[in-house]
Amino acid sequence: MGRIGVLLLNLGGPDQLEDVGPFLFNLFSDPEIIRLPFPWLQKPLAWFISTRRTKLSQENYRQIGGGSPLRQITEEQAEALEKQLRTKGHEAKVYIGMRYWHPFTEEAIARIKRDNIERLVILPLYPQFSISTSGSSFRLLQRLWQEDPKLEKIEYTVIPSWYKQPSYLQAMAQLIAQELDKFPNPDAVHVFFSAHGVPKSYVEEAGDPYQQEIEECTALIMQTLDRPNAHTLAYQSRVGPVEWLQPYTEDALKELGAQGVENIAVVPISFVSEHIETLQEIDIEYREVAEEAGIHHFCRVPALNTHPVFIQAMVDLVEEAVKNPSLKLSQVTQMKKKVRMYPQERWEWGMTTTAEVWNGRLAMLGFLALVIELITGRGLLHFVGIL
Ligand SMILES: C=CC1=C(C)c2cc3[nH]c(cc4nc(cc5[nH]c(cc1n2)c(C)c5CCC(=O)O)C(CCC(=O)O)=C4C)c(C)c3C=C
Ligand SMILES: [Fe+2]
Ligand SMILES: [Fe+2]
Repeated sequence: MGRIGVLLLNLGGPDQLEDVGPFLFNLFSDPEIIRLPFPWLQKPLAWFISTRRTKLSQENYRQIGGGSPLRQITEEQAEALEKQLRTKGHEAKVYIGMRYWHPFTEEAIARIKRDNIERLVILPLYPQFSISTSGSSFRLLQRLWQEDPKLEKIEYTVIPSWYKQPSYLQAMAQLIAQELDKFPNPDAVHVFFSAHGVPKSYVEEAGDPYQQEIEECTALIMQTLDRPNAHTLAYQSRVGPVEWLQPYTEDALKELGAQGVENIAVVPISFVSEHIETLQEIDIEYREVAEEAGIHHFCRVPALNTHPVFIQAMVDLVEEAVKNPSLKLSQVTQMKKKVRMYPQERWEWGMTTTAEVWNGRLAMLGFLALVIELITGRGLLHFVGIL
């Protein structure tokens, strides 16, 4: 197969509390995270929101030991994947490209160039595609490719999403089964899938296939699990005042409690590593909500991390990608059908995408927030819950 490079894409997380502010600034500077009609407003609003959110976010990171474990886990995954690929006879090198924190995607690309990698597989560590995650990383890569003609020499292929991969489904089912079997009556435990949310407008107006892929993935995992358990899918981690995908995890937990459900196993489904939203949000915040709702036995299925069957899934994905005709970054959005990844570019030649309702709302909110803060000394975003 020759020498291959694998670029693992991930979000990144602050290594220590001092990193939280600049990490949040990078995150909110991304037009795929906050979609604004005016590019010039992006940085001031990112600065404003990140400054105001830092304290709350730091408190959450403090509760999980003062930083995100994402870098370390991703490094372990990369090491395990490289080892496994080499065991199978491939001369492979695995790189990590984070979107908002170290090691940044730009650094990974610089190393890939230095190492004279000629064949590259681009593998996002998100099983399902969203404009806000894999889409954002692909967009960045596309820009890097446009800016540097030398990158044209690299024969690359992109894996847009891989939630149907059989070994991945097996690994998820194994982890769930292990957790269920800790209960005295495993079949009576409610399997609660908690996916990371996105604003509803991403799906309904920008055509993000995320919700559909999450729903399909949940059904496939339940099919692979092959047990009679009841299950629910809900969405967590809402940020800001707009409507996100529903039902919200918090509401779904309360409803199950009201129905008399006492045993649940929560499955984080949009992400393959432990991170703040599993360790803090699910393990601490949602556990409390569940207990108050009368769900007395609450357990959480661990994230895949370096589960050997998951590493095998990645090996299979890489081998298939190398064998198949290459998929280019520009083809991904076409494949995902009507995904409107780049609304800002459209706005440059006239505000035609009127459907981006919440962008307008957010832009107005940004302005309003600045004015209100100047007058009252308290931010509007504080009142609407973004901070
Ligand atoms: C598939 C997973 C994720 C989706 C979809 C996603 C969308 C999304 N996220 C925000 C806002 C924030 N995300 C933050 C951290 C964060 N988000 C994900 C995953 C997805 N985000 C991860 C893995 C992490 C990093 C976790 C870590 O361990 O550090 C944060 C910062 C944390 C906090 O302050 O709560 C924010 C803010 C939006 C707005 C969005 C969709 C538009
Ligand atoms: Fe997020
Ligand atoms: Fe989040």
